[in-house]
Amino acid sequence: MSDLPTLDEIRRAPKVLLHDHLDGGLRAETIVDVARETGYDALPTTDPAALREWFHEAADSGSLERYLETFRHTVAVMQTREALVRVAAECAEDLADDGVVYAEVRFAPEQHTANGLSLDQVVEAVLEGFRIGSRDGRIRVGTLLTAMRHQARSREIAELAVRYRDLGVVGFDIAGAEAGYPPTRHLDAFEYLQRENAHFTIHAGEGFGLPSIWQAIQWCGADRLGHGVRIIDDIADIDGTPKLGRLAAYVRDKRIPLEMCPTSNLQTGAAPSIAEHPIGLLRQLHFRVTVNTDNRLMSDTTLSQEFAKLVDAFGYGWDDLQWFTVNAMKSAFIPFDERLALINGLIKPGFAQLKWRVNDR
Ligand SMILES: O=c1[nH]cnc2c1ncn2[C@H]1C[C@H](O)[C@@H](CO)O1
Ligand SMILES: [Zn+2]
Repeated sequence: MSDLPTLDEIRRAPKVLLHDHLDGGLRAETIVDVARETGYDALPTTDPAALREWFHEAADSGSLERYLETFRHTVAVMQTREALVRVAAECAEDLADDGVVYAEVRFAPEQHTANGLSLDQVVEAVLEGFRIGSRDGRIRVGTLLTAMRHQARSREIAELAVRYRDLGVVGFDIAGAEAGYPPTRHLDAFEYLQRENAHFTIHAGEGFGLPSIWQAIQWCGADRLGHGVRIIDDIADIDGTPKLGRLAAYVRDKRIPLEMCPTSNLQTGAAPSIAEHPIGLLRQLHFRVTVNTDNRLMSDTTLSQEFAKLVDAFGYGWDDLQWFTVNAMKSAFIPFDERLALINGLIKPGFAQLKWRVNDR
């Protein structure tokens, strides 16, 4: 009998999620409802099950650029205060149902002003939704504000993040197509955030390689890397022994968190399969790896399912899953004492109980 964690058991573990897009995790039923209510008539289908399948297939394109095209529809139904509150509340509920106890969820406010909402109104609606969805106390949600890297509004969005820092916004990010849009394009925003003692992560090393990671860390000062999978390009195999280049060594030495999203990486072509995903080697080499969902709708996944796939591919046990989880909690953007309280008060006891129960079965 195998004693590896099962999907059902993993669901009951207190998990931490640092990289999840609000506009990549809508319920298909909600998309259909809101499209009907707001007169959006460009959905590929209005049958929720078929729509769920459509997103998964369309995102399974092998290219980040084509993967991102699917967001046209989710963003289109997130243009009113009611829709934003609903989507954010359901996001918090869905994550809590999956056993996530702390999540940082991101979205790009600039994409939600097409019907006349101001950036502040957009942020307030999402914060209200997270408050509603987490009021039963099962989950705590921190919000990250994303600026789109092909646009030129990053400074404005960074200022928005600082303005709402005491009201639920815990950090900043840039996302969107990576090739052709280096992080240094937004240096002004990152320097502003550093002067404000604010936290930020940067999507880097997903659709483009080492130069993007290098810029994100050494020019922009990123606290964490979104994906960062291509750091593997700076690790050579010398007769079966991994040899780290200077950038990879820096990332590991400085304990820079990698927000890895295995299924998403298969869909965009950033990794060939779960078994060959760099997370296996990076975990062995003790990089500060975390496991994430990226876009639950597009990847048809949950955090528990991401863990279950890794258990299946790498034979991870409870200690590994706890290690990923504690890594994530240590790397969160909320204050240190609050992170520690969650690790000692919730995560460690939760995993201990599961290990104990499983040993007893
Ligand atoms: O994995 C990703 N890489 C780059 N950009 C992404 C990824 N997933 C989602 N996005 C984009 C599309 C969304 O509209 C935006 C804000 O959440 O972020
Ligand atoms: Zn992402």
